Amino acid sequence: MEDNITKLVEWIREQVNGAGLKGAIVGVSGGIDSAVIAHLIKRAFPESSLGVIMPCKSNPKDREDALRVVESCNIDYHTIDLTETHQILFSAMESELARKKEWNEETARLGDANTRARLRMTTLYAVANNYGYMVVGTDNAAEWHTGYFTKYGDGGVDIVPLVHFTKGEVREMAKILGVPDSIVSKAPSAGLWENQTDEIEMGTTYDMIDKYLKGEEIPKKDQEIIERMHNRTEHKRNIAASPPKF
Ligand SMILES: Nc1ncnc2c1ncn2[C@@H]1O[C@H](COP(=O)(O)OP(=O)(O)OC[C@H]2O[C@@H]([n+]3cccc(C(=O)O)c3)[C@H](O)[C@@H]2O)[C@@H](O)[C@H]1O
Ligand SMILES: Nc1ncnc2c1ncn2[C@@H]1O[C@H](COP(=O)(O)OP(=O)(O)OP(=O)(O)O)[C@@H](O)[C@H]1O
Ligand SMILES: [Mg+2]
Repeated sequence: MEDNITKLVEWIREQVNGAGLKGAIVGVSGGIDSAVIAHLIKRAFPESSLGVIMPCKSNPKDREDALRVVESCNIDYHTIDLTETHQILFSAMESELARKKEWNEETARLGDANTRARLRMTTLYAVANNYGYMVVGTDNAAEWHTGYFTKYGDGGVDIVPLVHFTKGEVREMAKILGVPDSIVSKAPSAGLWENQTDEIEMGTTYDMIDKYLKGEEIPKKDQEIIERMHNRTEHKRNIAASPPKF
């Protein structure tokens, strides 16, 4: 894994330099994937890397975790609260659709959640533009394969360094990089609604997806969920550049 970390840091440096940009930026949620990317970009660009913490109706605990992450790698950071922006945008949309009796309460939660991810993307690109930095994505192999991300939200990035690494490998990498244990061991969550965890929403676990990706046998029910998610989300991939498989 040490070797993979070195290769990834080098790959990120090449991508940024090759694009004629000055450094790299990532949204830091307090979760493990963005923690690993924050550490990697800090290694690649010690003087020109940036984390952005963007609460959006988020649990305050996430912000504390995000601060732990930026401290653990000593990366520069900004905090930009998007709660009010989201409220204004979403309620304008809701009131117009409701006025025409076309507001769909059942799909609203996902629309609300995806809007948070897209506001974060918009913010990251605006900040990246200010510094001349590249926007680095955090998707791992399990999320990439299942399409478990918001198109043009957290999926709207310039490079996706972790797409060949399973969630288990990301955990291994995190420990080596010095990501705090509390971040490594907490349940993966998109933080898109209260008490959301990825595994409850997906109906399968990262361990199952990791096994599937490694070609190991898993229960038929889990296999069906993974294959259904994969097939439905083909349109979300092939957007961002990815590194070769090491
Ligand atoms: N076949 C097709 N060809 C081209 N485009 C197609 C399409 N099918 C849908 N679409 C388009 O894609 C849209 C649906 O995709 P999208 O907007 O992404 O939305 P969708 O896949 O429905 O939802 C995003 C999922 O990712 C999860 N997520 C999001 C963000 C972060 C994380 C995390 O782990 O942190 C997880 C979230 O909880 C949810 O389960 C449709 O509204 C439509 O516009
Ligand atoms: N509050 C936030 N502030 C900044 N960026 C965020 C925030 N919430 C989500 N993001 C961005 O969206 C990405 C996708 O979220 P996701 O939950 O998949 O990753 P994670 O939180 O880093 O790890 P985990 O999957 O273990 O929760 C994050 O990695 C991060 O870049
Ligand atoms: Mg998360």
